[in-house]
This record gives sequence, C-alpha cells and structure tokens, in this order.
Amino acid sequence: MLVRFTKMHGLGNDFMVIDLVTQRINLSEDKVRQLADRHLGIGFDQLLLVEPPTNPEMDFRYRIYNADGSEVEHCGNGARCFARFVRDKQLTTKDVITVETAKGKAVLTIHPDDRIEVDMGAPVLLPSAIPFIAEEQAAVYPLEVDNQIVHLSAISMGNPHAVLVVDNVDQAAVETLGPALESHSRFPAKANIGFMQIISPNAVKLRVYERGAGETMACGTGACAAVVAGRLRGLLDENVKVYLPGGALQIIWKGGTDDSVMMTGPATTVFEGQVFI
Ligand SMILES: N[C@@H](CCC[C@H](N)C(=O)O)C(=O)O
Repeated sequence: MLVRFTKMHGLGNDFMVIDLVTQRINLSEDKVRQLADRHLGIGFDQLLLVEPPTNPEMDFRYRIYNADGSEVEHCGNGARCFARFVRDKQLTTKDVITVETAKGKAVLTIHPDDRIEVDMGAPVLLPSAIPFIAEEQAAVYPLEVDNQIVHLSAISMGNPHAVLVVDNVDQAAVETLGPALESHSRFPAKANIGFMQIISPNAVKLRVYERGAGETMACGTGACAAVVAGRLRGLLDENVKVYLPGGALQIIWKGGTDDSVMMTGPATTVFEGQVFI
C-alpha cells in the first residue's frame, strides 16, 4: 500500500515520520531496516510512528525505531520533530502537548520563536534500572574495553547511555570505542555512547555513537545524559549549551534526583512523500 510520510530532522539527526492517526500499517523489523537504508529506502536514523493515545489523559502516543529495526524507549530530537509534525499536520492546535512513550509521559512546549522545549523526565542512575551491571551506584565507573580501562558515567534518560569525558572530541575514538561499548556485556540492553569535551561549566562539545544507528549528527537524550554526567562529576552548572556536530541544544538540569532534564532546540521538516510499504 501507498503510505504518506514526512522526512524531518533535529540538528541533522534524521527521521521518517508516519501519521498513524489517519493511516494504518504494520511494519516488520526487516521493513524498518529496508526503509532506513540510505541507498535502497528513504534513509533515516530513526522512524517515528505518531499514533492516537492509549491513555485518554494524553494527546498522542509515539513509537520510535532505530535504523537497525529495534524499537526504543525515547528520542529527544524525535520528540521535538513529533511536536512540529502534529502541529503542522493540524492533528492538534495545542502549544503544550503530552505524549505517551514506551517509558512514560513526555511534555512538549512549542515556543513562539518556534523552538521546542521537552521535559525529558528525571534521569535514572540506579544501575539495574539503566540497565548497567555494577555492584553499586557511582558517578563514574571504570570499565575494561579493547584492552584498556575507560571511565564512564551510566545514565538512563528512558534509554541507556554511557558518557565519557575526553580532552578533544574531534580526536575521540568514536568509531572504535563507540561500537565496542554499545554492545559491552555490562550493558545488557546495549547503550548509546557519548564522548563529551568540557569547554566551560556552561558549554560542552559532544559526539554520540547511537545504539542501533551509529554516530549521528545529534542525539537529544545523549545531550541530556551528558549534562547529567557532567553535573554528577562536578564539572558543569545547571544550564549548559551542548554543541553537537549538527548544532546546539540547551539543556537544563537542577541536579535533584526528581528534577526533570529540560531540553530546548529546533525541529525541521525537509520534505513529504509517499512510499509503497
Ligand atoms: N537520536 C535519539 C535517540 C534515539 C534512540 C537511541 N539510538 C537508542 O537506541 O536508545 C535522540 O535524539 O535522543
């Protein structure tokens, strides 16, 4: 069948977005992989499916799939694109939108200047809940990989992240350490791997090797996890600009275990199309 879709991006982290409020389809993992292929399909880092809510207190539900076909819990850049999508498609007229994700509720605010703010919820630091294998909770964990010891912070923003602090992000071993850590046995559900260079207490540079997608131009949940990691290590203030290869996000985290991480940034529509599925 012919399905309508929109191609979007958040700072270069790109998405195929399908409206399942007004269309119906079933997608296998193989089909997602085929659509994600940049030569044979549409090409994307993640697929976003916009659906009616199952909980009547929410406005929508959205589901997220990585390019490798795996379903994931959360996506920061995707959440902003989702908000832009439902407004542009006139599926809602609200400025504050609530959405069900696989890990609970997200609240999105569209500001008059078009930037979108997402309440990403509180970070999860308990190792078993990330999930990360460790005897006790710590801000930094030593871990052996590729015959060396690296020091990382482990955080869930709904999805699992590891964050390493590096001296120079442009020279970080993202292509080798990224995949080795993504599938490390201490991350039973795999993980997204962030490499963060501290510029000042209010600015960092970040590259993220994403689980199921490889290095992307930006990762919203990765930016949130990086700021949490920097705060836990006493390196960052509460309001931090995160410079990713595709552009900058503003991240605010007050630092309490119940405090939400707030992420603000843009969402861009590239084109619309139809594809046989
Ligand atoms: N690009 C996303 C994160 C997408 C999911 C991630 N690859 C995972 O497997 O958890 C973002 O902007 O947060």
